[in-house]
Amino acid sequence: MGKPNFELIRHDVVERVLLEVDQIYHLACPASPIHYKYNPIKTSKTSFLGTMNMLGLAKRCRARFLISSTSEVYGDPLQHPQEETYWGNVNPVGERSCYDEGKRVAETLTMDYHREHGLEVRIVRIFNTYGPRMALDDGRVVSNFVAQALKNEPLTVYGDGTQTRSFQFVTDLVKGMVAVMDGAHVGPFNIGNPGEFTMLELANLVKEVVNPKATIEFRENTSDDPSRRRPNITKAKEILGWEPKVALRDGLAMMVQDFKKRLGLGA
Ligand SMILES: O=C(O)[C@H]1O[C@H](OP(=O)(O)OP(=O)(O)OC[C@H]2O[C@@H](n3ccc(=O)[nH]c3=O)[C@H](O)[C@@H]2O)[C@H](O)[C@@H](O)[C@@H]1O
Repeated sequence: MGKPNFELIRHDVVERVLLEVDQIYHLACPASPIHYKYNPIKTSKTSFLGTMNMLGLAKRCRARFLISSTSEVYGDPLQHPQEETYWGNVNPVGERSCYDEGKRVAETLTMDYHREHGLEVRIVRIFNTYGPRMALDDGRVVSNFVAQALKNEPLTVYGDGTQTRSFQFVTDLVKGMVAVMDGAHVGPFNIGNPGEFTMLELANLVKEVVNPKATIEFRENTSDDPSRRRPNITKAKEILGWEPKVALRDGLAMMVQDFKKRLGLGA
C-alpha cells in the first residue's frame, strides 16, 4: 500500500478478470464456518469458478499459482495427526461440504491445470490460524473467546469442549506460504502449528491470559464439527525448512493488544 507500483482492485473472483501478474496467491473465499455456511452456493461457486478463473489467469500470464487449501479437506479425520497423503473423511452432503468439497475440487482443478497445461502450481493446506486484525465478529473460536473475555461476556464453548484444534499464529502462516510459493515443490503442504488443544483448554488459557474472571457457557455444537485436528508438518520441515515459531500463549498476547485497541479498551 502506498507504493507506486502497488494496485488494489476490488473484484469478485467468480467473474473473470484480465491482469498482468507473475505470481498468484489465490486466497479468496470466506473461511469462517459461520460465513461460508451463510451463502453456501456462493461458497461453492467461489471455490470452483473462482479457482478456475484464477487458474485461467495464471495460464494466460504463465504465472506461478498457489491455492490456499485447508485442513478441512481431511473432514472429520480418521487419521491423527493428519499427513498430506491422507485422503480424508468428508460428508459430501453436509452443511460444511460447500467449503470442504469446494476446497477439494479447487485442489483437483489446480492439479489438472498442472498436468494438462504444465502450469506451475503450489498447494498449501492451512490449519486454524489466528492473530491481530481478525474481524471482531469473525466467528472463529480464538477471536470469539478473546473478544468475549475482553468484554466480560461468557466464553461460548460449543459441544462439550473436548474437540481439538491446533492453532497457528498468522506470521508463521505467511512465512510458510511464501516458502511454498518460492520453493520447487508442488505440495500439498500442511502449514500449521502441531500444538493441539481442546476447546476447554483454549478457553482456560484465554481466561488466564486475558481475564481470569471470565465464565464459560456451553452451547449446542454445529453439525459435522471435526472432533480432532492436528497437522503432521514433517514434509514442510524437511523440504522447505519451515516450522512455526510462535507459541499459542505468546500469539494470544499479541492478539489481545490489538483487540483491546479496536474495542476501545486501551492497549
Ligand atoms: O481457523 C481456521 O483457520 C479454520 O477455521 C474453520 O474451521 P474450524 O476449525 O471449524 O474453526 P472454528 O469455527 O474456529 O471452530 C473451532 C472449534 O471451536 C468450536 N467453537 C467455535 C466458536 C466458538 O465460539 N466456540 C467454540 O467452541 C467449534 O465448535 C470447533 O470445534 C474453517 O473451516 C477452516 O477453513 C479454517 O482453516
